[in-house]
Amino acid sequence: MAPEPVEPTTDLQRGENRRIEQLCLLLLAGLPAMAATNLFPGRGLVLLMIAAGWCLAGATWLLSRRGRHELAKQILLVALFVILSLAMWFDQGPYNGAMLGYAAILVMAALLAKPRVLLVLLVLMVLVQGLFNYAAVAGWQSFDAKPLGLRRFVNIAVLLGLVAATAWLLANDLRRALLRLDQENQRVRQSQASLSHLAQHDALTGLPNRLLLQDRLEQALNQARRHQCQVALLYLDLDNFKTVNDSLGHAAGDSLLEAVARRLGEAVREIDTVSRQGGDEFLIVLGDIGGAEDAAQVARKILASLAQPVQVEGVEVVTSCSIGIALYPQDGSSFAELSQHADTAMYQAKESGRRAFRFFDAQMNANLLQQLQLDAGLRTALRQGEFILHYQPIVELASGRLQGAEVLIRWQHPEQGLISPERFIPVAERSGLIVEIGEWVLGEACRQLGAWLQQGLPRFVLAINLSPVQFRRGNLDLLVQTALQRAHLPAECLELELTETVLLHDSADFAELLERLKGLGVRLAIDDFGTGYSNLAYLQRFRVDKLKIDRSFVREVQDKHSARTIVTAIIGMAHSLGLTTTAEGIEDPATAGLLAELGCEQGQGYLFARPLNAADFADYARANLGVPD
Ligand SMILES: Nc1nc2c(ncn2[C@@H]2O[C@@H]3COP(=O)(O)O[C@H]4[C@@H](O)[C@H](n5cnc6c(=O)[nH]c(N)nc65)O[C@@H]4COP(=O)(O)O[C@H]3[C@H]2O)c(=O)[nH]1
Repeated sequence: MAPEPVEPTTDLQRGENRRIEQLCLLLLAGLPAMAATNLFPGRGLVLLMIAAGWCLAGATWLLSRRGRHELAKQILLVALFVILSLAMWFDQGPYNGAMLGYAAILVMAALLAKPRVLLVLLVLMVLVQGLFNYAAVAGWQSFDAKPLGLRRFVNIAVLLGLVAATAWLLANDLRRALLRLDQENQRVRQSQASLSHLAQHDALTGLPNRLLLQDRLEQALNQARRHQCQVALLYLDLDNFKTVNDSLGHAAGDSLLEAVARRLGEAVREIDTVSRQGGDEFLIVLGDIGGAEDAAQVARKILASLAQPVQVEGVEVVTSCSIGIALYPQDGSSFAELSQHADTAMYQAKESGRRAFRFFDAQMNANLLQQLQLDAGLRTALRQGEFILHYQPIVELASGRLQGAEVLIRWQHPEQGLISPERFIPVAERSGLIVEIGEWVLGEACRQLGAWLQQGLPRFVLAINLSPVQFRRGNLDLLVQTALQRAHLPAECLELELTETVLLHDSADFAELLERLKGLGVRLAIDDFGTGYSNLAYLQRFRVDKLKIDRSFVREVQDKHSARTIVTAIIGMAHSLGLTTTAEGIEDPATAGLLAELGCEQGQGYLFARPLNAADFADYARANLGVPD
């Protein structure tokens, strides 16, 4: 069975196949013209060969139409060669005009057929010509050129026409293929250029990305090494990007980033590189600078430029950023070192209150390392039970009678001894571990109070410090409820101390959480009152029970008029809102007396007792409340 014709797959192949058919048609038209010039006696053989050629051209055309292109090509080329060779053998040999056809066959084979077909045809042609010469020398056949005349002219003209048409068609194909190739090349070059742009630039802002920046920084460093100058790497992070993104949406966030990118570009020189690292972080390379002051000047310029309001989706947004700066050579000599140090400095700028810039110094690294070690240590401490609770009595100022205790955590470190919460709570807040630590504090404090009640101590209130991070989890009410249930305690035994900043999270979720906590029956107190925003609106909005007057005011209440005015105002305000007050950090009887006079109900401080461990606190409570051992 004949194999299924194979469909052409490429434009080039399709073009070649069309040419084969066109060549067949040319032969079908040209050969009758040649036959016409041979219509006289004695030309029977020539006419026969022309007729054979014509039939073959027709058959080849049919084959090609049916999809057998390769076979058609080979038959056409070989048949033409055979016909022309026979024509020459019987008529004039190499003097026959058919010799021109050889050239045409070779051109066709070179352009249309496989290389081996071209080679075979060439070898055959040489052999045939050799044979003619041998035949002439050996006397087998004599080849004489016929006199010139009209017939010869027509034959030559037809042959030349065929050769020219073939060459023209094929050369045209070649030209078109070259043109297409050129266009294709241009397209490839363009897509390569846009691919490499994409690979090196940020899609949103069009700024160089980290990869390109790294390259530029390395170039700047090489130049600085040659010219003995400095390079600065600035790490910039927007301060309020998340707020804009969350409140105005991602499109607004994107517009803000684009506007920031434009302003950063305007704030630096042409030779500097501004890049976006992703999110709201940008890196800037300042090459060839004289020293730190040059970098500081650029940082100031950037801070001032970003302080100008930006129009985002029709809303005026004011943004700011924190910048960390690392310098070559003093802070590092590679991208990795400089970017890490600039990042560390940026965090220091953020810690210092944002909208600021900081230069890296080695101490920052030491602090960072210490914090990382502390963070790892805290996890171990939680696993191995190294935390303990101390309890500081809270007394009624008028009578000195114990009313409750503030629960204060300590870390009983196996090597470093007792570590203050002021050292590790901020680290735990940053890492999020405060959530687990806070849960442990709640459970342990309730367990301890339950144990004291069982030992015969009268019921009193435990005040527990809560971190803002714990509120963000949203399940605080469940944790409180579980801790109370496990220790069989009524909710009135617990007072939760929040900071003012917690209350500024004025979201619906937060308000619901506070309501659920109030619903349980626990009391809410505001710790360190007076140091934060002291906004009366939130005191009314959230049902708070108590204000704890910060010890910075208590310390100065006797000597400083301003402190006394503030304390008086806080107490007055609390009373008018139906809240009670506790003064923190009372260290002497005179202060305690004055605070009682001003109307403060409760006090806590070294005057009454330092924070005590569980056993010492139980002794203190028994003595204070007159409970026998
Ligand atoms: N100079 C002076 N200081 C006094 C006096 N009376 C009490 N203090 C100290 O004042 C701090 C009162 O705790 P705070 O303001 O809530 O401040 C606490 C609180 O914010 C935080 N903290 C302590 N325990 C926890 C906890 O379990 N969870 C959370 N989230 N934070 C805690 O650590 C802070 C520091 O705790 P402490 O080092 O125990 O420091 C305690 C206490 O030892 C006094 O008369 N004079």
